[in-house]
Amino acid sequence: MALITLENVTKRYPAPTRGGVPLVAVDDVSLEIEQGDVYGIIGYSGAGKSTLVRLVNALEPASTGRILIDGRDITALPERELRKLRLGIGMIFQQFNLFSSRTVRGNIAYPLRVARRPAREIGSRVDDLLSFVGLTDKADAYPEQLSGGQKQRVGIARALATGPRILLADEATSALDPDTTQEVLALLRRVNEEFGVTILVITHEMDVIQSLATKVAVMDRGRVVEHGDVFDVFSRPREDASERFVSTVVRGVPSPVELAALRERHPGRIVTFSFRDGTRSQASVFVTLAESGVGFELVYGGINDIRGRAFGHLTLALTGPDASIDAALDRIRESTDVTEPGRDGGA
Ligand SMILES: Nc1ncnc2c1ncn2[C@@H]1O[C@H](COP(=O)(O)OP(=O)(O)OP(=O)(O)O)[C@@H](O)[C@H]1O
Repeated sequence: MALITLENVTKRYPAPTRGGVPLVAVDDVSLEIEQGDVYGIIGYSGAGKSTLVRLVNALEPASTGRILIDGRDITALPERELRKLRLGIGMIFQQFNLFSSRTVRGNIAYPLRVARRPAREIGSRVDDLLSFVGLTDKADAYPEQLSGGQKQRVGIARALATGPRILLADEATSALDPDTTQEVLALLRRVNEEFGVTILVITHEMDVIQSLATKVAVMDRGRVVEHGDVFDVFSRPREDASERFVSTVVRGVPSPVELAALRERHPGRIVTFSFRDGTRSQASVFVTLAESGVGFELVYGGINDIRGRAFGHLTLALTGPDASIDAALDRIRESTDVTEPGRDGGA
């Protein structure tokens, strides 16, 4: 059984003007998030990601559909039960949302005080969390004395204080520079691996998904247009919205404009070879070309790695007699995707 299940969940907001149409922020979304997943939800601003998180956290009710946590329908729970449920769900935010008047220790202790845990337990729990996030020496500092990355580490420690099974991260690294982003992502990976916490990562940054998530759902105008294993979505996006995101981190197939520029600079035929693990290796493509007497030069593309699984597109300029190139491409096509724009009906 999935830890979090969304069944045909829709969230409508009243029309902004009288007589207008209601705004559908989340539109008939169905998803299953398994225990231990790091599940990314990606989409441009306004796609409905934050609304989805508020529904999972039961901060707002869904208009229709069901949300099950551990098989229990949370859309039907009374407020008192919802408060209990939220103790099992931690949350971190883009702007950290720390209490500026409390020290680091005070911020981390806050949810434990609200949950009325004994003082001694609070003290040792906070010490453990400070050590886990590497901020023991900052225990008595105030948020304004911390860097952005340190603030988010306090946010993570605070979110973990009550021992939640689920952590919701809403644009948690969007306010951080690239190095600090990587530090925070590494910490989130440890939260998942060492504590087994299931993490839902909301972001508009594809590289966050690439380095942290195992599964991803792509949202566009309230709908989930594609979801699945990160490797599958990255290496073979099926929808336009997914493709646009993937192209922000993966240098794939040249656009028509790039292709025209490549043709100007390079003699010969421009051909793209697409690799995915399990398909023929790059080396054998190069060997086949060389054996066929075809000259080649790498002019565009690259190979990407997602947790040890490689995929990518290499565009080569091939020179030599057409018959030799055709014979080589026929052999390569038996095991590798080959596209030759202009000859394959492409651009
Ligand atoms: N409380 C609300 N009342 C009315 N409309 C809302 C409310 N919250 C969100 N919306 C609308 O719902 C749509 C989805 O917003 P949401 O914030 O979930 O998107 P998002 O993908 O998280 O975008 P961002 O990354 O900019 O936060 C938007 O059109 C937004 O204006």
